Amino acid sequence: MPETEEPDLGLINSTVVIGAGLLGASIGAALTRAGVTVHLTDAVFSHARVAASLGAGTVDKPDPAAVRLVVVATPPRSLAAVIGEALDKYPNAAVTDVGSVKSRVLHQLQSTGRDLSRYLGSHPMAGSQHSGPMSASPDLFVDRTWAVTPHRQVSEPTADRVRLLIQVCGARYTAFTPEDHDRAVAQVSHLPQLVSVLMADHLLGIPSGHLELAGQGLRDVTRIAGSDPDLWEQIIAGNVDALRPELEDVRTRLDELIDALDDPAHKVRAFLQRGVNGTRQIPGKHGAPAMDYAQIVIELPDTPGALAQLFRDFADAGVNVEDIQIQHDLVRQVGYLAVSVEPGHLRDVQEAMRAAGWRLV
Ligand SMILES: NC(=O)c1ccc[n+]([C@@H]2O[C@H](COP(=O)([O-])OP(=O)(O)OC[C@H]3O[C@@H](n4cnc5c(N)ncnc54)[C@H](O)[C@@H]3O)[C@@H](O)[C@H]2O)c1
Ligand SMILES: O=C(O)C(=O)C[C@]1(C(=O)O)C=C[C@@H](O)C=C1
Repeated sequence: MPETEEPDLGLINSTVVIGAGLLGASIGAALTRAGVTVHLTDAVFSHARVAASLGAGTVDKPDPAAVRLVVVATPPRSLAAVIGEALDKYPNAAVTDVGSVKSRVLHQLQSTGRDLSRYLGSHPMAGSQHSGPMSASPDLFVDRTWAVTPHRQVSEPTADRVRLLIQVCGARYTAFTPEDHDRAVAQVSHLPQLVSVLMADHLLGIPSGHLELAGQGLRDVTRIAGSDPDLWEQIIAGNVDALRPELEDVRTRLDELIDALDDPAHKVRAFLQRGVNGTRQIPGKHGAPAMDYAQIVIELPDTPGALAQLFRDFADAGVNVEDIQIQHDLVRQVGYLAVSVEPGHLRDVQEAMRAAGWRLV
């Protein structure tokens, strides 16, 4: 289905979401906003009720025969059983899951001997270090990649409904084999998670006074280490084989880096440049090649409405804000807003903001 065509929401109306946590409630909220009727269920009923109160759907039970799509968003260990039950309970529905690892679940389902033509696994590459419906957002998936992992039995109507789900959530569709998917997420998701954990764990051994000097760099590197250990233990357990060589590679490079300290000008420098090159490999918005944005830093007075005024001034200048970061200066009671813009617009933005009375740092 071309992306520009008006989606036929009837294909996925109604949808059942099983597991109304961060992912399930976010999907429910995105579908509800688009006009799809979403029925939320959860092993902990209060999670479904909270998700419903936040606009992610209803806790009313659907007519099982009328359900067109089921999205399973429960923790990894439960996925195969819950998907299997959903295939049995909703005979006319396509069933997908959003689990972070794909091969193991597929093999578990195949070993039950079920007809899997109505099952297609998927994985939105969007989330957060926070769990549960309270952190959900209908915009969680906008412009993010969402992979499907087809297998031999998937029927076309099933694939169409899952593609429509991804489109309605505003995500970018892509397809991988389950095995390739698992190798890829070991590299781009599971390894970064464990490296972040290693860094955060290291903080437990340093004097607490030193942490007063923690700035944004440390927070950037450790954000995802704050994620739910119960969830991540299950993700890692499902992808050990793909993850082990990645961690071994990091161990080798760590040894090389320690040796490089003998020659900062050449060897450390080479490492640092490889880091820059690595960040350039990460695709930018909409999967396009990454762009190095230019940044301006603006002093923001600690007064009501200052941020809103600043954004109005950006809009008046016709500038697209690509990213923002805020730092607070607790001593001077001001904030510093680092705004990323396309490099070609830098000079114009600087002039427009100065003309509007802002102090550039
Ligand atoms: N958190 C992320 O960043 C992220 C991103 C992409 C995919 N995922 C995947 O999405 C799934 C859900 O993750 P989450 O972050 O939303 O977790 P979460 O803890 O926020 O939500 C999981 C929900 O499932 C419910 N649940 C548990 N077992 C159940 C069962 N047997 N039946 C019905 N409900 C059950 C829990 O009560 C909870 O409300 C996981 O499989 C995870 O791998 C997570
Ligand atoms: O943004 C985050 O907090 C995430 O880590 C989300 C993230 C990832 O990008 O690696 C984590 C695990 C999921 O399976 C998918 C997405």
